Amino acid sequence: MSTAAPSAAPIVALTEAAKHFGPVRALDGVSLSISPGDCLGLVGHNGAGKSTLVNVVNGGLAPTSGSVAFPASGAASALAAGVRSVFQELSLCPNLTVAENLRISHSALKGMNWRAPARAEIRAALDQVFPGHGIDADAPVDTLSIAQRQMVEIAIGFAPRGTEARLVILDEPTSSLDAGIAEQLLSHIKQFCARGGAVIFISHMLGEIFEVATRILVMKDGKVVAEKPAGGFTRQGLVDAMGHVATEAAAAQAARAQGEEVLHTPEGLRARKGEIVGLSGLAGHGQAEALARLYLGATSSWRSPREAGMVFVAGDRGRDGVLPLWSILRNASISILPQIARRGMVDRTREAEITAEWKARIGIRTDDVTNPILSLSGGNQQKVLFARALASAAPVVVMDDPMRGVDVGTKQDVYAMIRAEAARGRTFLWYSTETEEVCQCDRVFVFRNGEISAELTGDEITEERILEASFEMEGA
Ligand SMILES: Nc1ncnc2c1ncn2[C@@H]1O[C@H](COP(=O)(O)OP(=O)(O)OP(=O)(O)O)[C@@H](O)[C@H]1O
Repeated sequence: MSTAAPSAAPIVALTEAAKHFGPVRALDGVSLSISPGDCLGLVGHNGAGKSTLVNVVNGGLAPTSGSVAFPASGAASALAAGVRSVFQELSLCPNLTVAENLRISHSALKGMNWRAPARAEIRAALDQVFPGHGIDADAPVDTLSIAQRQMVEIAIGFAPRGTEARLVILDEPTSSLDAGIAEQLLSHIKQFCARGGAVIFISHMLGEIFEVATRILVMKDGKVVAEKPAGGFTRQGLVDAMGHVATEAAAAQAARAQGEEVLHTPEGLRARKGEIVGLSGLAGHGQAEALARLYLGATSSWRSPREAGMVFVAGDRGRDGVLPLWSILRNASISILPQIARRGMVDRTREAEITAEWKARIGIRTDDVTNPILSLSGGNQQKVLFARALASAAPVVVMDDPMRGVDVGTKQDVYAMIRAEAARGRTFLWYSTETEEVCQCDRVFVFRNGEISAELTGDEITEERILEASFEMEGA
């Protein structure tokens, strides 16, 4: 697939690179080289060390031992060697426009007249990666949907910015994109690598890894446990190498007894007790806003009862979920404080017991829950948000694309947990950009242009029907 010469010097070469955070061996002696034309698929469970590896490659972290070199360019730094990173935690400045965000990472744009070239460059990059994107270069970033923000970050990663991108590292790049936009990105990556660029592609979506990667590297506990050309792995082999026992998503729609209607919004969303209700459609068509309206409407009264009737699992954890200055324990337990308080005093022993129970149930990888939440990997932070919601007694759980960054094994565990909780009478409203997840639901509302374009139940919930409803109003 590559047109690059096979003998080309590696863009980056790691030799026995290690990174320790106190006693945690986040990276434990990894040797690796990436050459022009390579698309390296990087997989591993949450906390396996993938983000640490890429931060060592891009110069964000200095290795505790071992070395990082850039033989192809002879450059001393990752930046000078043309290494670019698109992070899992979206890192744009929300109060600046799309073009202004490009300017921040484009030091060659100097002087008074930088705006016009900045606009032109980000437009060209967006057009190249996501044809038909519809994003205005002058739009403030906080007016964009999470999918659009992810698209802008990716486009900035590939934009020339005065030099040439030689290696682009994409950490969970499609986690907020719907299937059509994700496909545009995968096709761009293939073209970029065919022209002699290289990509490190981190994803928990194994289908994408198989579609785009020329080589796959599996990490576990800070080490590389398997590395082969992509064709050398089967899906099951990959899951096994990561150290998961794959459980089938079968019986996803096992019959659940459903009770009375517990909510019915003016726009037509409705759900019964014990029902798992999906919100689907192309990203950015009003699903997240519908959930936010529902949640804020149910929880914003100043006379709100002691026990919350509804809890929320954020997908944009940096903006809507994680309390960054607090510990893992406090982040998880905040939803159960009313349950465990006596005469206004929190029972700290009970708080620690409940948090420990959820840490074990949902597999939060930490030795000490009093550590800061930001010491956890992205996927493990997401698990804390699940624990926060599921540990509460709220009968309705609202989830805004909540599986971003969660590894394949844990996803199956969380699906099972959601089904078990629904069987006990809890109601779930679940917006997801992944069809596999939407197909776990009992009833699905498909959104198009901010409105419900279809309501599907039982056997009607198929990828074809969802796509049909996502597009059908276009031709009208
Ligand atoms: N700044 C830090 N301080 C302490 N521990 C850290 C820090 N950064 C990472 N770690 C730990 O290093 C380990 C590897 O984390 P890393 O973020 O590299 O995992 P990951 O494979 O990228 O996970 P995910 O799929 O969830 O993003 C984890 O145990 C994490 O808790």
